[in-house]
Order: sequence, then structure tokens, then C-alpha cells
Amino acid sequence: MIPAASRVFCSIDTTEIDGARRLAAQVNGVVGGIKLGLEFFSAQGPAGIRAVVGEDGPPLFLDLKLHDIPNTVGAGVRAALPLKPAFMTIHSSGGPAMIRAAADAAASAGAIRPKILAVTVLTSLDDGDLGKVGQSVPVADQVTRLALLARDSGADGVVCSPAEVAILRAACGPDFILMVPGIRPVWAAANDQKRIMTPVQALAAGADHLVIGRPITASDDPAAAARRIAAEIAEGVGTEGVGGAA
Ligand SMILES: O=C(O)c1cc(=O)[nH]c(=O)n1[C@@H]1O[C@H](COP(=O)(O)O)[C@@H](O)[C@H]1O
Repeated sequence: MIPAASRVFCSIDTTEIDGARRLAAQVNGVVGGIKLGLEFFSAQGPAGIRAVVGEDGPPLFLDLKLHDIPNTVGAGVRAALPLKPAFMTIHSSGGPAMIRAAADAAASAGAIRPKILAVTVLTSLDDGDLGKVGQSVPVADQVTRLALLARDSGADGVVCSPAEVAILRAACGPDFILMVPGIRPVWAAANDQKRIMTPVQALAAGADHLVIGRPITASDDPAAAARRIAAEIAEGVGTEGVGGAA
């Protein structure tokens, strides 16, 4: 079991080192870790990540969403290992050999290996958007196909929207990690997210971890917003939370 509030990874999407450090300090101890991704990494690189996380900082979810030929993705994961991320992302649609290359590269770090999460269908896409990229299937079917592919190719889990959590929990088993963005407390704006749920709804459906960005980081008081979410989770699902994957 994972304590409920520590199931939240706060997504810090900024190009600024000082802003990222400030946000990380504000939410540290309230959430379970922080997510730094393309925006921050493109601007600040590995040195910037180290500056925010430090040696004893919060657990790091390094969200680079790698998608390339297997050799390049494996090398990309290996190059990130010195940052000791707890989680890294690749795109499941890169195919079985690419996913396996990422998993093998992660395994080379031994006990401190990052868990590899495969992005299924982005939470900003709906059925209409999928049709435009030539995938004329319901989102949930495509997400399930990509999740099973990821599991069978060595990934530790997937990134999926809250709408697919219950389906994937049933299809992929209790130990497959479900990292879930598209989370919006009732008091927060949806922004560009299309397939959304509240933190409590997503955890009750079977999510292991929640990715929450703007409802915390765009708030006037990020620490208070993070505490409010933690309190809602404690109230809604209890302090021990639900689910089981690490
Ligand atoms: O891989 C992700 O984390 C991700 C996948 C996805 O399908 N949708 C999605 O929103 N994300 C990330 O989750 C975060 C969500 O941020 P907010 O919409 O501000 O809560 C962003 O950093 C996105 O990059």
C-alpha cells in the first residue's frame, strides 16, 4: 500500500530553474514526488534537474516521452540513469522492440532502476482526434491495446487517462502501474485536458499515482492547493489509499 497523498506527483512545467525549485520546495512533503518533463529539460537539461531535485530531494518522475528507434531510446534511457529517476516515460506506440530496449536499459541500473512507463493515448486526445491520425477505434480500445503491448514488452506500467483506469486495471492485472494525468479537483479548470476525473475518482477507479500540474502550480498558493488535494484524497479514500502497485 502507498500512503494516499504520496500517490500524487506534482508536474512542474516551466523553463525556469528558480520557479521550479520554489515549486518543488512548496510541495515537498505534501506530494509523493515531482515530475519534470520536456519543457524544463529542453531549457535546463540534466544540470537543471539536479538543481531542482538535489541528492535528497523528492522522488523524480522524468517525463521525456521517448519515441524513436530502439537503439536511440535505449541510449536515451541509459543516459538519464545518473539522474536516478524513479519513473521515466516512453511512447507505447514506438512498438515492442523499442519498449524492450527502454526496459533493458533501465534494468542496467540494478536496484535503483527507473520504472518505465509507456504513454498510451494522450489525455488531450479524444475519439475525434484519434480519427484524424488514422486510428478509427474508440480511445479506450486503443489504450488497452497499447497497455497490453507495453506490459508484454517489459514496461512497468503505463500513463493513461482516468477514464481508462478501471479497464486497464482489469486487463493488465494488479501489479501493473497506472500513472494517471488528466486529474482535476472540482474547483480547478480543465485547461486543455479532455478525459478528466477528480483525484478521489481516479484513485477509487484503481490508479496507483496521479499526475497533477496546473491545479497546484498555477494556484496563487501552490502549497495550499497541494494540501487541499491531499486532504480531499484522505477524506475520499483514506490515508492508506487504494490499489497496490508500487
Ligand atoms: O506523460 C504524462 O505525464 C502525460 C500524459 C498524458 O497523456 N497527458 C498529460 O497531461 N501528461 C502530463 O501530465 C501533466 C498534466 O499537467 P496538468 O494538466 O497541468 O495537470 C503534464 O505535464 C503533461 O505533460
